[in-house]
Amino acid sequence: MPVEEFVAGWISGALGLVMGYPFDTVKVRLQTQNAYRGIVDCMVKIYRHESILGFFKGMSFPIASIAVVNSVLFGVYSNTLQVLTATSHQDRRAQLPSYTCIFLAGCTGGFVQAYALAPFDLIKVRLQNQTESRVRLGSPPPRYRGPVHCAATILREEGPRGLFRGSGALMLRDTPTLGLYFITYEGLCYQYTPTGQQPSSTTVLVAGGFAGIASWVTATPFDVVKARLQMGGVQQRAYAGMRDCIVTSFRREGLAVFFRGFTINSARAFPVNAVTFLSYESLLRMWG
Ligand SMILES: CN(C)C(=N)NCCC[C@H](N)C(=O)O
Repeated sequence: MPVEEFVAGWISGALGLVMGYPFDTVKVRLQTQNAYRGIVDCMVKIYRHESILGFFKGMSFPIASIAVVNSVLFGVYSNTLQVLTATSHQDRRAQLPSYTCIFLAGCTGGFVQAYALAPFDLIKVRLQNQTESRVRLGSPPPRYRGPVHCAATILREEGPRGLFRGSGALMLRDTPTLGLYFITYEGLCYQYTPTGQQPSSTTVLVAGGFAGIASWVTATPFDVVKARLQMGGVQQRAYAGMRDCIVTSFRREGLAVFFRGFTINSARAFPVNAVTFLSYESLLRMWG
């Protein structure tokens, strides 16, 4: 089993995460709170009320957990493809495996990753949604004092299953969209690389960026449902389940609710995934 692909997945994921985190915070707020009129209003309010630190709330935990999450995604994807096609990462550059195999391997990576990601993502979303200012004296203390306190509080108040709130929606978000993610990436690299050569850095950047956009554009509806289920019972009413969340959100806010955060999700997706794939490919090349 090629271990380098797990390590490269971890490092590249961490670089992408730091880069896209402020956009991710704005997206989560837009999807779960009705206090903002749009992206700019949300950014201005976060900055005014919570300072620049407000954009980075809850980031330490995802940085630590990205080691597990991204290495699972890239490792499972690559190893599944190896099983399906009996080729290594290098062989696959010379001859692109079928799109069906790439899609299946991407879906498998997405499915496994969703369950590794679920508790970390829940804690991230809960911390990102805390609007209390850390810098202003006298402002009310936040419900969660940090990631460990957040995890312990959820365990105590909601039980171990509480840590997996929204994991069904997360799985539905990530399974097909990660199939699409890898098809877009591999397809564009293959298309714009002369036969027998490695894709150039520009090709990797552009293919990674478009893979991010394609996957996040399609992931947004379940991303909204997931975030709302994760916040259920904390800032808004608790939903009875995924169906209840979809029906209630639709009745109250119309179809547009499932596209909340769409613009910022897509804008964030390009640079984050361009950097993720460029560092992933560069590390694998460096390790030969
Ligand atoms: C649509 N989905 C769920 C994805 N494309 N997931 C892969 C994650 C890539 C990167 N860390 C990011 O946050 O964009």
